[in-house]
Amino acid sequence: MQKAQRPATHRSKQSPAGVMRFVAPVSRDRVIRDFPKCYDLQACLQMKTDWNTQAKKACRDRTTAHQGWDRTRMSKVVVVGDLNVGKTCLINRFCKDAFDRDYKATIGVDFEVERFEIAGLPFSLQIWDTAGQEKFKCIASAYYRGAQVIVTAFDMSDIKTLDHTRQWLTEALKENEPSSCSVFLVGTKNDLLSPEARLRTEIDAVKVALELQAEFWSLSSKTGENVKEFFFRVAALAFEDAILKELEGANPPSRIGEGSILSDTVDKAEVQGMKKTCC
Ligand SMILES: Nc1nc2c(ncn2[C@@H]2O[C@H](COP(=O)(O)OP(=O)(O)OP(=O)(O)O)[C@@H](O)[C@H]2O)c(=O)[nH]1
Ligand SMILES: [Mg+2]
Repeated sequence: MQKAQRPATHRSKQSPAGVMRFVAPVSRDRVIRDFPKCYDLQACLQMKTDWNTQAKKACRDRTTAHQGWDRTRMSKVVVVGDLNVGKTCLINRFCKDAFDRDYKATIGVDFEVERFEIAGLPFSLQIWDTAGQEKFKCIASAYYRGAQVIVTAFDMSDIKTLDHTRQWLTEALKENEPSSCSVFLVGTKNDLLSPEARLRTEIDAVKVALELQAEFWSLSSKTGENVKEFFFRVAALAFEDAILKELEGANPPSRIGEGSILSDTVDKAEVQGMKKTCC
């Protein structure tokens, strides 16, 4: 399916030599101004309703642009969970506004880069889709490292997949510094449940989320319910975290074209090569 054309905000910047260079446009429906709300106050990572004041001030302060604040920051999101829970569909609904009824197992890993403008600054999420099938775990787990966000997904119509989220999270955290990761517990396919069954499952999920210290979301990639809201929340929390870490001077987050997170093209090729070797 072809990606729908989105209206875009164009920006241009003056280089030191005075030559205008154009920054690729961010789609208007990826602009986040207000701090996005959580899904359920009983299981959320941040209760506050507005940006952190320090981060807000830093974003507003245009003079900081001279210190590299105009560069795009990027956070890595890793999506894990049992096979068939709907990880690929979730990412495709958000990034491509598409939904496929047929199941096509992810082989190893894949990723998408989604660009945002948050509080006036550019920001990107590198969203890694991993395979739930056991035989591809060796490939997928090699890509868990360096995640700022871990999304553990389960199928709301298959309750055993909720139990398995503990194990998925443990494995993803083994490759990361637990204190530097934000964790989300996402219940997919809520369209398949009656209102009563949905409520029961959400109550169970909130308990697990509290245990995992995760923020809980209930959504459907088929209807699109809460998908955009969820990713906006992920982007906003990751962005704020990146800004605050930068202000503290600790672990400056990766920027596009620099450091550990490589460019889209390079990583796609690397992923393809890795898949061939392992399979
Ligand atoms: N009704 C409904 N079906 C969904 C939803 N999301 C995914 N599915 C279906 O569930 C099946 C599995 O979806 P995938 O996204 O491929 O699952 P996955 O978690 O990526 O699976 P692996 O790649 O094997 O780990 C497909 O047939 C989808 O159409 C949803 O929100 N509602
Ligand atoms: Mg998949």
